[in-house]
Amino acid sequence: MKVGITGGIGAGKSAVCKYVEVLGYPVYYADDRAKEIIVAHQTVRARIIALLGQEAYTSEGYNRAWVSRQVFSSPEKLAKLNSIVHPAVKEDFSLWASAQTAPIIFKEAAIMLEQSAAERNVDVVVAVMAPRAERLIRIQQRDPQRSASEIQKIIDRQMPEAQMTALADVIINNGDHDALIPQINDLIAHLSKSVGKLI
Ligand SMILES: CC(C)(COP(=O)(O)OP(=O)(O)OC[C@H]1O[C@@H](n2cnc3c(N)ncnc32)[C@H](O)[C@@H]1O)[C@@H](O)C(=O)NCCC(=O)NCCS
Ligand SMILES: Nc1ncnc2c1ncn2[C@@H]1O[C@H](COP(=O)(O)OP(=O)(O)OP(=O)(O)O)[C@@H](O)[C@H]1O
Repeated sequence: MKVGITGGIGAGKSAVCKYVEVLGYPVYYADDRAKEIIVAHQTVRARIIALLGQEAYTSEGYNRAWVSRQVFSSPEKLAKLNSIVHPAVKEDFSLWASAQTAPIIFKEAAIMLEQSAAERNVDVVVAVMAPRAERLIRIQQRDPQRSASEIQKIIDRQMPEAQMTALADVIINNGDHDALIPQINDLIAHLSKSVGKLI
């Protein structure tokens, strides 16, 4: 069974996935793999340069901070970047998934509910949610280089929480007072029942 973990910036996708890994389940980190693909995949690289210009890459590799400013201030450019990167990530995930033997595997990605079922290629989508104010504080602590207004801009470019709640199969609440680990344990118990075995 393939389980997608999604959510907005700072909601706690990685926190959930790190715990799932501790339990022994394989996790595919789409955002991280996307950044490797952006550097290594020649066609992807050429198309990003055609879209954004040479500044998208430096001698050190992907010029993420610069690309971030371009795409998070332009919904059109963000959509085009996604249309270049996501088909390559989809292919990469399919290859990775077909090599796994665990009964339940996970895929972490910021963009998932926006995609068609075929594009996302998972059986269940879990959305990790936390209040905006809490996410803002967590990201300011984790990424001190980002200003509050930059973080706000990213949040505004991501799917609204109400839409996420309506579209996801399962919600994990990672707010201040919610216990994350029992919710993940419950999720695994529930999924294990569906696939009929534990790892
Ligand atoms: C958009 C980029 C330049 C932003 O880089 P930056 O260093 O500022 O931020 P970081 O990567 O830490 O992401 C910040 C937040 O935005 C989310 N995010 C990442 N890519 C996207 C995207 N294409 N659309 C919306 N949100 C995104 C992340 O999950 C995180 O919540 C970078 O993430 C990127 O190149 N993304 C393209 C790859 C991609 O589409 N990943 C998403 C899932 S496959
Ligand atoms: N319940 C929690 N209480 C306190 N801090 C938390 C909690 N959950 C996550 N954090 C912290 O908040 C920050 C953001 O969490 P995390 O990186 O898991 O979010 P994310 O959804 O993966 O974010 P991004 O989309 O930016 O990758 C991290 O520094 C993490 O350690």
